[in-house]
Amino acid sequence: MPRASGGADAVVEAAPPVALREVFRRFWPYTRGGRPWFVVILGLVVLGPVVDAAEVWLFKILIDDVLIPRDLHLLLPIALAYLGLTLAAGVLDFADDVTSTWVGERFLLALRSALFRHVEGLSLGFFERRRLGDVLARMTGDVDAVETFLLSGIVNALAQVVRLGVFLGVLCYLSWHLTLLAVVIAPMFWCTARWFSRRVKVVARERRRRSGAISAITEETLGNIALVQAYNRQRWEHGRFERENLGRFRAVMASARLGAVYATVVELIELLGALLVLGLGTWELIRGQLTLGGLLVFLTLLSRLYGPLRGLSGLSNTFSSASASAERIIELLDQRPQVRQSATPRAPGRCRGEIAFDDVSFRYPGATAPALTGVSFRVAPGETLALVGASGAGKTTVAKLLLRFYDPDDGTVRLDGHDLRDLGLDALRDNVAVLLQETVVLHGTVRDNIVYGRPGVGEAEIVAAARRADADGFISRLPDGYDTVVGQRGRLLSGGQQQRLAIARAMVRDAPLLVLDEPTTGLDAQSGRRILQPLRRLMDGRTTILISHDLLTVRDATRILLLEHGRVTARGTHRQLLARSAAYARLYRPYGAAAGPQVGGPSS
Ligand SMILES: Nc1ncnc2c1ncn2[C@@H]1O[C@H](COP(=O)(O)OP(=O)(O)OP(=O)(O)O)[C@@H](O)[C@H]1O
Repeated sequence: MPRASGGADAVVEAAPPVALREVFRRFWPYTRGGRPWFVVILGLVVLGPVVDAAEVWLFKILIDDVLIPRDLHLLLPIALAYLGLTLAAGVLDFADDVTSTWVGERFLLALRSALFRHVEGLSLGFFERRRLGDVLARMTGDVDAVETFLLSGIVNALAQVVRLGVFLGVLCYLSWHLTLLAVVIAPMFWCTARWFSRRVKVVARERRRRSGAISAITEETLGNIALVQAYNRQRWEHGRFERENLGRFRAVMASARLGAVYATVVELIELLGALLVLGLGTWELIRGQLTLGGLLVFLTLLSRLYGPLRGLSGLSNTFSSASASAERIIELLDQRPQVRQSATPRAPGRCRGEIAFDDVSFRYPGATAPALTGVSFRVAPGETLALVGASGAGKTTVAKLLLRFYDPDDGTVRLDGHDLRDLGLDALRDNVAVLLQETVVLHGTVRDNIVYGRPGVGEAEIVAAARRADADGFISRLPDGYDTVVGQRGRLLSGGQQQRLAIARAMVRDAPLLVLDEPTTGLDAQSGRRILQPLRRLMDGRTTILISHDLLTVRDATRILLLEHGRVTARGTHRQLLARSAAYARLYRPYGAAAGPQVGGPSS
């Protein structure tokens, strides 16, 4: 049998176990929309077995009053009654199917939406540590599996209990001591089910964990397919995939074996019960205490009684297997954003754009060394502050703190004098436009990509922004202009075109604060120069934090801050720094102290 949880080298860790009662408590609120329908389902659940029992009773009448006395006058009414009951059963089945599906799907609708909203609101730190593929698997496969809890779970349990009650009642009416004999085997059902459900849970957990790992590896490999193919890592990636795939296969097989053995054991127990009843029933028939029709009906009802009995015991297997998925979802739901909104967040509207870092220190969760130590600076509205320094010096971390992807461990980040922790996250981010190191172009049309900056913006503004971003030219040459679909991550555009599209998006956002993280990285010198003009237009009148290695952009800054190992070691204008800071001069010396406008800087 597969092991329950992945070791330290597992692609995806197993979620912590959760008690069954806790699982119900956590998921019950998502049934809110469908709860009134539980009454309807309950009604259908009661009527179903009544119709069933009536059908079996008709069978008794057929044997005792038609077949044995060879009297045909009751045949027609019995046939009509059969027809009516079959129709009634059909209608009940239909109503039951539709209502149950509706309630189940409503539950899934609510849970999936809530989970999406929750995960979307988690801090960047969560996504930097988690494997995206596994999160996807939880939001799709695991959510589906957990529905079993509430529908196949509660409704099924109810249906089985009602069935059991109805059939037991009829059986007792026919012969109470035969019934007593028939149910002595019930505890055997429970014990078997308990034994199996524990094992089912172990394999179900393993199966879900492996499914998460398969999604994770697929997402990572296909998302980086150019790298994988360029470095000929297909075989290695396939090996990794195959290990998880095989792990899942073994878990599924273990689960199938358990299921098959369980079914056989249950059948044996049923047979034991039926044989006991048959023995005693035949004796009662001989003594004239039971009619032949009565005995046959008793045996038929008995086989139907064992159905719910088996169903009820088997439910623990269903629950165990679904709870493996539930645990993975609960683990996601229990993640709290590291960045918390204040209880009474301020929403100051459009800010002037004054930024202040006061003695800010920060260490990434789990990291050994701090990323920033005692960083202080001020940027007045409309100014541009350039952050320079070697790779890993902490420049991007400054931008992440400003966007409040993380909160500082010490010190304060302020916007217009407000501590960022007092502002609503929406209010803060509404004031910022970002251009990231890795340009993000979404799958969709050119227009969709620009409008993403400010939903609802008019056509004239879109075109104006594209013009100012120098993007209008290439957009109009695209086959469908603004309606051209640019492919996932903008793969159908060149790096420079993607960057100009991103500038247009930042233009329509029209935010007073701008964060530019290496806007010219990845572009050749010519493409880099081409976006300088649009960048300057974008920066005009906005407070800008510019992270760059590119001297061309850095020289535009009002002030430059040199970061080394998370500390500010020098500050001033380009000329002042060249004169004052050996480290700054070293950064740009290879390109000449008086670097001309054609010069690009060192790359990270
Ligand atoms: N999510 C993270 N978790 C842990 N450590 C991190 C994380 N992100 C960055 N770091 C570490 O923090 C330090 C500062 O990183 P940062 O990204 O701010 O550097 P940078 O100056 O922007 O570098 P580059 O110029 O290469 O982009 C580095 O030592 C880096 O390894």
